[in-house]
Amino acid sequence: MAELVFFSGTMDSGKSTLALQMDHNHRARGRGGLIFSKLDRAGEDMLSSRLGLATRAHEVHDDLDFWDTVVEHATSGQRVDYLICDEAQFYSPEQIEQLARLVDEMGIDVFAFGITADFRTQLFPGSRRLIELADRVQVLQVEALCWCGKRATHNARVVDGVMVVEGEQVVVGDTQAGTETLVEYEVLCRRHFMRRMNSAAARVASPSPDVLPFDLEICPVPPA
Ligand SMILES: Nc1ncnc2c1ncn2[C@@H]1O[C@H](COP(=O)(O)OP(=O)(O)O)[C@@H](O)[C@H]1O
Ligand SMILES: Cc1cn([C@H]2C[C@H](O)[C@@H](COP(=O)(O)O)O2)c(=O)[nH]c1=O
Repeated sequence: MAELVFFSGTMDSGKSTLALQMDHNHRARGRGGLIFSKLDRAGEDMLSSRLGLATRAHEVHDDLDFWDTVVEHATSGQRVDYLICDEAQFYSPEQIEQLARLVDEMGIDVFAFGITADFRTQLFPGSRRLIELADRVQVLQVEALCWCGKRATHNARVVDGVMVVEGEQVVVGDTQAGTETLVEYEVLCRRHFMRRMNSAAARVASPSPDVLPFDLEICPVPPA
């Protein structure tokens, strides 16, 4: 039975790596697939992982219709057994519905990968629809970690070192600070997310590296 599976996790939890591995494993067994992504850090028409692997992908523009795209490939003789859909949080709810229809009416497996919530803890519309429609939501096994060592559950946006909770929902960026990067992201546990305490704020509150990680019960919260 074909399935719509949503592999979700925070940023940096290995989703794109898993997407590439799944494509490799299915292809190695003779299945044919199509790879999609949207706004990948490596640029248009790419699916890339921080481990260094990357592949060409179909860019999911706002007007892309998954049903029409698959029908086009299939009628030109290409075998389509499965779809790999990375950065699925950025897809529209209508596009997620097209993916569900491909599973139900064409028997195509759809493996979608993405973060669920934005830097304000609000669900992306695409992720919300995936959670509503997926046969399974699978949380990634590799846990990204907060600076305190706890499992990271939230994606924080950091601008010039300061965690922010207002702004546009979509701003492409990385968890690695780049020299020219204005916006970066940091994964945090819920407690530190709620206290708006990213690693830079924690360092200011307790400048000696010897005392990190520390217990926040005895640590003052820096002013917002
Ligand atoms: N130099 C490295 N050595 C080993 N693993 C790494 C290295 N750099 C990144 N990773 C792994 O890659 C993961 C991020 O992979 P990626 O697929 O890009 O994540 P996501 O798509 O979820 O943002 C990290 O959580 C880490 O496990
Ligand atoms: C939290 C959050 C993230 N984004 C962007 C930043 C990255 O480009 C992607 C996530 O990619 P990853 O492969 O999971 O690291 O999403 C955003 O636009 N808005 C946000 O709130």
